[in-house]
Amino acid sequence: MRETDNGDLKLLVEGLSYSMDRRQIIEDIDLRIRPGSFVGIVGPNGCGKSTLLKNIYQVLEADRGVVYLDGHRVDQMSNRQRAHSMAVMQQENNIEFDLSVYEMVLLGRFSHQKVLGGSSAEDQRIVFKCIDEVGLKGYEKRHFLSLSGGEKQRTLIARALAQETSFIILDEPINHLDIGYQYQIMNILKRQKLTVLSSIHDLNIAVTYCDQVILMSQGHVVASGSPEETLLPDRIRELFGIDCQLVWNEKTGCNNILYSPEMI
Ligand SMILES: Nc1ncnc2c1ncn2[C@@H]1O[C@H](COP(=O)(O)OP(=O)(O)OP(=O)(O)O)[C@@H](O)[C@H]1O
Repeated sequence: MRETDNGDLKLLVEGLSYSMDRRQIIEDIDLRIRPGSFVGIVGPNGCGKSTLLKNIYQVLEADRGVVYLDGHRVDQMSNRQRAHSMAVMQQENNIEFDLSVYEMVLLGRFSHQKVLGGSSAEDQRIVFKCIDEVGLKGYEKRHFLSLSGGEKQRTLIARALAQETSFIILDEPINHLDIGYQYQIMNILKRQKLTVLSSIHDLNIAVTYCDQVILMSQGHVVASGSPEETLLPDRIRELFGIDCQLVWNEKTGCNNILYSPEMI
């Protein structure tokens, strides 16, 4: 039974607010995300992107507001139901136990395994496929803690993909990756035909991959729409304090943002 009438939306966020130490971090956030869309959350450092995502995947408990996924309240799902419906790739800088790359990615299969059944041949096939997909074939036995920042990040992306959900949340998925892998990982995510909600710092990545951009400033959504509607030079100057122009890139069929910082 649906719990909201907006069954045609993948994700619906209504009136989400969160404060910490009496400081309002995000306030009255509404989001409407269609199935299969690639959505980027963009905004200056500290504007609340991670906090919003954490409230959506329920690692933080909102003061007010409701999050619906496929019409169902996310806060009323069991951990297993949630793991079946959304994969989350967050920044993990404090992992203390040292698993291999294979074991890390296998964790993504947890919600598919029987309670005492262990991993199946199908789980193993999917784990190898996802490791291959992020360019880490041959790294299966390497210890996670011995990997470079970019290799760790790709392992975490493989783990999220191995969950095989139709919705994936990524918190700065490419901040450690070199330029080649940044675009490669974005291509991989785009190919999956999932609904993707990701914080993104690189505006050119947002322009190239996003169907919808959510612009945030000081804990509020200030614009939401296509990259052409949202990532305009005036707004970029207002939010990030940098001049820029849009230059058409014939090869990708979208604009590139060309920055003109004040040179000292
Ligand atoms: N545990 C915490 N204690 C106190 N303040 C916090 C905590 N976590 C986040 N904040 C504050 O909340 C605000 C929003 O942080 P958040 O990490 O959501 O921003 P962000 O947009 O993801 O930033 P960035 O682009 O720098 O990653 C910031 O001012 C931050 O300092």
